[in-house]
Amino acid sequence: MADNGPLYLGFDLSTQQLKGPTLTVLLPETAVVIRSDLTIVSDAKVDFDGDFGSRYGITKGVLQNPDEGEVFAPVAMWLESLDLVLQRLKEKNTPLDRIRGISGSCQQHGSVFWGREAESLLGGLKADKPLVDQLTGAFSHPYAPNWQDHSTQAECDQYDAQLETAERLAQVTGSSAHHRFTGPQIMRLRRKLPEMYAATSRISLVSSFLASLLIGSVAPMDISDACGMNLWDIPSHRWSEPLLELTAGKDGVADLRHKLGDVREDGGGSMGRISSYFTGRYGFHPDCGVAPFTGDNPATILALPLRPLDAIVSLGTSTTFLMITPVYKPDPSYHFFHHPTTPGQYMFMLCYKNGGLAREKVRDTLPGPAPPARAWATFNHHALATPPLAAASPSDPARLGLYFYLPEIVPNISAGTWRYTCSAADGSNLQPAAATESSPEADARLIVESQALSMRLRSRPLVSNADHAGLPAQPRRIYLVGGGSLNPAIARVMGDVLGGSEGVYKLDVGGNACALGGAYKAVWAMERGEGETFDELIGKRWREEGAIQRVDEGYKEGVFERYGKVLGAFEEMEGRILEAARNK
Ligand SMILES: Nc1ncnc2c1ncn2[C@@H]1O[C@H](COP(=O)(O)OP(=O)(O)O)[C@@H](O)[C@H]1O
Ligand SMILES: O=C(CO)[C@@H](O)[C@H](O)COP(=O)(O)O
Repeated sequence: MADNGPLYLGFDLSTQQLKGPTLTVLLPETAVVIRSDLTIVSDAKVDFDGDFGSRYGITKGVLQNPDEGEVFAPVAMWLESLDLVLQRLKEKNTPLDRIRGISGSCQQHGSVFWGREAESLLGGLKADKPLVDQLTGAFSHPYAPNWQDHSTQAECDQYDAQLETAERLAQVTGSSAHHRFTGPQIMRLRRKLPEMYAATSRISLVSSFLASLLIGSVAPMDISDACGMNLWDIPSHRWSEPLLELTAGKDGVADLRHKLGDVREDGGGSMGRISSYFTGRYGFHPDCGVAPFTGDNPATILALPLRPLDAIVSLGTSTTFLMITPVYKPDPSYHFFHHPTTPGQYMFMLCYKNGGLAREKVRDTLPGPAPPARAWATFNHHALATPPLAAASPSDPARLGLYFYLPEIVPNISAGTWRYTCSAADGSNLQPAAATESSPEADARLIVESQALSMRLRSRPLVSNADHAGLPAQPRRIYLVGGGSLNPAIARVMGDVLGGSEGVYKLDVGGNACALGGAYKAVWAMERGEGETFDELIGKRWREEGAIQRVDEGYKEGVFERYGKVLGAFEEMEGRILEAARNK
C-alpha cells in the first residue's frame, strides 16, 4: 500500500520526559474497499534528567523546596525539549510535512503563568531562533507547579470549607480539594507572589500551554483536563463562582476568569493551524491543524477502545487507576473528569504519588548489584517467590503495609512506612507487625499488593454490578501502561489482587500509551465524520493483534478471594494510620 497518506502527531509531556510518536493513517484506497490502519511510523524522546539535568538542576524532571513542600519544573526546559524532540523526529527523516493533525497528553494540574507580552511574542516567533531564546519574556513566572507539590494544605482546607463539605466540593468539581489541583495552587501563588499574579495575563494548564506554543497564541483549556483544577463546575459546565471568589477574592473574580480563559467543550476539531515557526523551522505543512491537548490520564483512556468495566492501571512516575463510566458518581476519595472526547461519559481516576518511585525505593533496598535492569530482575524474583500476603500457609498471618516515601494522595497521609499483620482467614486481629515480620525481600511483593489493594478497595462501586458468568465482582480486562508495564512480576501481582475476568494485558507501546492516545485523538479530531464519536472512528481502525499482549490470566479462583478476605483489614489499617496522624 502506498505510504503517502496523512500523518498525525501525538505528544506526551510527562514528569520525566517529552515523547512523540507519529501515526500514519492509510486512507481508503478505493471507494468500495475501505482499508484504514493506525500504525506508528516514528517516535522520539527527550529525557529531562538525561538531556538537561545538569543545566536546570532537576532530579526526576523536577525541582523541590522541601521546607514548603513545593515541587515545580522550569518552563524554559519544556521550551527546549519541544525543539529537541522535533529536531530528533526530523533527524530520523520523519516526513513532518505530511502531518495533518497534532494533539497530545500532558502531566495534569501543572500551571504556566503567562505575562503581558505572551500573545505578541507567541504570534511573532521567528523560525531561525529556538523557542527558549524568544519566549523567556513571555512568562510572569519561570516555574510550573508540579502534580507532586504538596504545599497547599491551608488552601485545600479553605476549598473544602467554601462549599461546606468535601463531599459537596466533589459533587461540584469531581474531586475534593487536593494539594496538586490548580485552583489551590493558584490561590497559594497569588498569596505568596502577589506581584507575579498581578503581572499574569493568562494561566494555562500544561496541556493548553503546549498547544499554545504550537498555534502561536494562548489556547483554550480542554474540557477533561479542566476538571483537575477544583474550579470547574462539572454538572453546570462552567467555572464555579464561589471557588473563583475564594481563589482570587471578591474583587478578583472577573480578572481570574479572564486569566483562565475559555474551556473548549469539543475535544475534537482544530483550534488553529500550526504556527509559522514550526513550518519554517521543521517543514510542517501550513495546513496542519492543532486539536485540543488533554491530560496524560485522559489521553491514556484514548489509547485503545476502552469499554465500561475495563480498567487501566498506569504505572508511570505516578500510578493511576482509570475507568470510564456514563454515571457521574463523585466521592471525596477519588476523581471524576469529563471524558476527553465523549460528552456524557466520565473518567474515574485514583492517583498515587507513591507509584514508580516508591517501587524503585523498595527495589534499591534489596541486596544485590545496583544497575537498574539487574535490580528489577532481583525485585521480580522476590515479588514472585513471596506468597500472597507473605503468608506461606493458611495459618500464617497475612502481612499488609503502606510504603509512602512521599506524602500520599489517597489516603492523604504524610510520608512514612507502616507494616501490619492480620488473620489471613478473615482480616481480624489487625496489629502492627513485629520487626521479625518484615524483610526487604517480602516488601517487593507487599508494595505492589498494597497499591493494588488500595485500587480494589476504592473501585468497588464501579464494578459492583459486574456480572462475568458468575464470577465475583471485578473489572473485565485490566490494561497496564506506563514504564512499569514492562515488568512481568508487577503484572502478575496486579492480576492476583485486582482479578480481571478476561485477563491482564499490556499495551505494546506501554510506556508511550498516553502519547499514542494523543495521536489517536488527533486522527479523530481531523477525520471524524458528522457526529462520529471517537470510539466509533478508532474502534473501526484499531486492531487488537499487535496492539496489546495478554500478560496474566487475571482472576485466579482462590487467590482473588484471599485478598478479598483482608480488604476490610487494609481499610482499617489506613484508618488507624490516618487517625494517629490527626492526633499527633
Ligand atoms: N522494568 C521495569 N520494571 C518496573 N518499573 C519500571 C521498569 N522500567 C521502567 N519502570 C518505571 O517506569 C517509570 C517511568 O514511567 P513512564 O511512564 O515513562 O513515566 P512518566 O510518563 O511519568 O514520565 C520509572 O520511574 C520506573 O520506575
Ligand atoms: O497528578 C496526576 C493525575 O492526577 C499525575 O498522574 C500526573 O498527571 C503526572 O503523571 P505522570 O508524569 O506520572 O505520567
